[in-house]
Amino acid sequence: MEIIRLDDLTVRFTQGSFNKRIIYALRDVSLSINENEAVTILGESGAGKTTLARVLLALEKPTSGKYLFMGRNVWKDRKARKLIRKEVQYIYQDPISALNPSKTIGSSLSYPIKKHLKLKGEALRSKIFELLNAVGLDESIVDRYPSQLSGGQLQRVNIARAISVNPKVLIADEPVTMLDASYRIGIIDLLADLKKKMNMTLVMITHDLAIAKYFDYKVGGSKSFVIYGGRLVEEGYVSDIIKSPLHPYTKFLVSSYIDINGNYNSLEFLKYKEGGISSQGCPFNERCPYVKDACIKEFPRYTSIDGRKVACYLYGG
Ligand SMILES: Nc1ncnc2c1ncn2[C@@H]1O[C@H](COP(=O)(O)OP(=O)(O)OP(=O)(O)O)[C@@H](O)[C@H]1O
Repeated sequence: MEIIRLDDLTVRFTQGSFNKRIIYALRDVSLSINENEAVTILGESGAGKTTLARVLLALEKPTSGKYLFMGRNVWKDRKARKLIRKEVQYIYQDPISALNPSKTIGSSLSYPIKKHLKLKGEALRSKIFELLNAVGLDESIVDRYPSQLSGGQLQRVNIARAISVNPKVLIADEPVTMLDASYRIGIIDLLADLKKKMNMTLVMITHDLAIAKYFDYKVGGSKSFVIYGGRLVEEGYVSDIIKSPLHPYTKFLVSSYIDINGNYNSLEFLKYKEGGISSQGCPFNERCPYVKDACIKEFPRYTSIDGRKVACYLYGG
């Protein structure tokens, strides 16, 4: 069953006070995510990934378009927004700044449990210990402060806090990017495990194809939404996207991926030009080796190919 649906959703910002510039952090994005599904949002810095997460958390009101959560129109229904406060939880990229440095771990974990589950006293204490066990942390950590923990331990605390209210959806925004390499696998394994145990929808946001690939393996298959310059350019299963990317941006992403043996597809990679995000037509048109006149004028329509979706004139548009 569908839990999240975006229909032609746009988030527009104005930057600068003298030379005003319009930025489309997201532009006409439509997507659907099912209950208990694992998905990845793939894109480089500035693609609109964090804005998308903020939209899903109902922290960012779209400029236009619709966000439906469990079938309810979020910006026409105050109760839906209240529901989201509990049912959609977020894990930040930076595990340190996500926690109050002056509060013990126990105290940081208490807040959402008291607020949403109304537990106190012994029930609250045992819930905190249950959570610490669930994320693989020792109970003794409860009286420590964030500065006394490693990055990996801190991210586990953040995960414990996010799952404390039994959310339906967990959004992990680059959850391992700021961690030492040795902690990364453990955190992804934990997220995949929790997803299975708690029947959650898990949205993994990443710029790193290697992380998307490992996550996909751990959850046993996941759909990916590739975004560039605020546009959804391709949608499909991660395994298909890596095997045969369709959109030129996805091809670029896959060809830039260096595996553990130092291999990458340098011939494909070299075709791509330097350039920014184009505000007219396809946002990738400045860098695309396959660019045509149409790509500069108008963003193409989506084409379906073998159950996948792509927006590119190479496939019709
Ligand atoms: N509040 C804001 N005001 C103005 N522009 C914004 C605002 N938030 C985001 N943007 C712009 O929208 C675009 C998308 O930003 P977003 O943070 O969503 O990208 P991202 O993919 O998460 O990148 P990163 O990983 O670097 O955070 C960027 O050009 C950014 O500068």
